[in-house]
Amino acid sequence: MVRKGDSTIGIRRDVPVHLGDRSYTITIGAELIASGDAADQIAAIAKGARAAIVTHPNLRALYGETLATMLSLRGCETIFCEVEEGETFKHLATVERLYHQFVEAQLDRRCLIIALGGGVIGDTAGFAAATYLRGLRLIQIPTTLLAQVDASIGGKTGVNLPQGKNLVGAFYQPSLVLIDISTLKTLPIRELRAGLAEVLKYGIIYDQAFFEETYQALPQLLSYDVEALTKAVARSCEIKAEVVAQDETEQGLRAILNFGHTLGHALEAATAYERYLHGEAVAIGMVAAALVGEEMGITSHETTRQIISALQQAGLPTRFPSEVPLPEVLEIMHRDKKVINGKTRFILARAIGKVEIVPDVPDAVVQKALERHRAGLFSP
Ligand SMILES: NC(=O)c1ccc[n+]([C@@H]2O[C@H](COP(=O)([O-])OP(=O)(O)OC[C@H]3O[C@@H](n4cnc5c(N)ncnc54)[C@H](O)[C@@H]3O)[C@@H](O)[C@H]2O)c1
Ligand SMILES: O=C(O)C(=O)C[C@@H](O)[C@H](O)[C@H](O)COP(=O)(O)O
Ligand SMILES: [Zn+2]
Repeated sequence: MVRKGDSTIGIRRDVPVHLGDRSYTITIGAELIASGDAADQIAAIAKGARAAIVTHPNLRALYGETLATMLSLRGCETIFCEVEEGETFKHLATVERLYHQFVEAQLDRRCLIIALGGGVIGDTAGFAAATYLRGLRLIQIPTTLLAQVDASIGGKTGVNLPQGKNLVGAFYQPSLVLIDISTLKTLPIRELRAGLAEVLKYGIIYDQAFFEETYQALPQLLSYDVEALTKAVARSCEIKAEVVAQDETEQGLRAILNFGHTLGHALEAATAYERYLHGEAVAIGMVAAALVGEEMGITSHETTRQIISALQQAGLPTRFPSEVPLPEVLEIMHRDKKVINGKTRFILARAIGKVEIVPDVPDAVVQKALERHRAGLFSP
């Protein structure tokens, strides 16, 4: 649904996520926080209860204080729970620190948790919300492109272990997702590019026309054009909402959202979550998936070429890092959540816009594709 506000508020888009009694709305628009629109929606569900805003100091100063003031004006009192930023802090110690802050603030079961930040904060605060007192209501206010198009939607919450990404977690749907496109104006360009990896992923797995549109719009997207960003975020949210509504807990279809993640997650873990941003690792992983698809006779060389070309135009890495040992990566891939009976299911591209879940890709095929990837034998 498109709602037109006044000139300062601009176009608002509401995307529903249909999940029975766990349904919720994703609201997308510019200046949602500063206009008070986000606070209106939160206050309407808080009904006088307090809210804990989980964020880190920079985002607190940039957006959190305004949000807290707007909420206070609407009768919703807030406390801040600060966490450190970055993937290396997406672990159980951070969740435990949050629990202690929740106890200290005497949060009760009516209180809300507001995750204000990127996917790391969304996943970590989301997991804390899912588990503290066996579940407090959660509101996602994502402030990176990646979290706006992906991490804030669909209810996957959790943290990493040294052995692998997101190995501890819960499916726990938010009550609201509020996407303020204006927060992207302060996002560093490397983070914006990382978000584009997941945007391009949606085109590859689900919507060829969206892939083409995104490719054409890359110059505007990389210039932080609000209209282009709003369009890309809205279509990404629609696709994720459609997939999640059909398969909330990843019994089948939802695994397509994991395109590029089998290698991507392994690379993140193999480099101690320090070298790559999630979106960068997924970009390299999508090339790996295309090469595995080629070995399986599912993906054409032309499809691989299109994927690599779009990722490179977005300024994303596509090469397998030569210094990361292949055996280690293969071992971590065997711990992927898509492994069943020792077999890694792969998401492979039949064409741009159409992927398949392939349950029985032999290890030797994966190894061959990754050796080719590592040797750089895949130039478009
Ligand atoms: N739950 C899911 O479905 C899902 C989906 C995709 C990714 N993820 C997870 O999301 C995480 C990656 O999230 P991310 O890419 O948002 O990274 P992130 O959360 O680490 O944020 C990136 C950086 O940008 C900063 N930042 C955030 N918003 C900002 C803003 N508006 N202005 C300036 N700086 C800002 C953060 O402080 C951080 O340093 C990974 O852990 C990944 O596994 C989860
Ligand atoms: O929402 C999903 O489902 C996804 O797979 C989206 C991914 O982009 C995301 O990185 C997710 O966190 C991966 O989940 P995991 O179950 O593979 O850890
Ligand atoms: Zn991802």
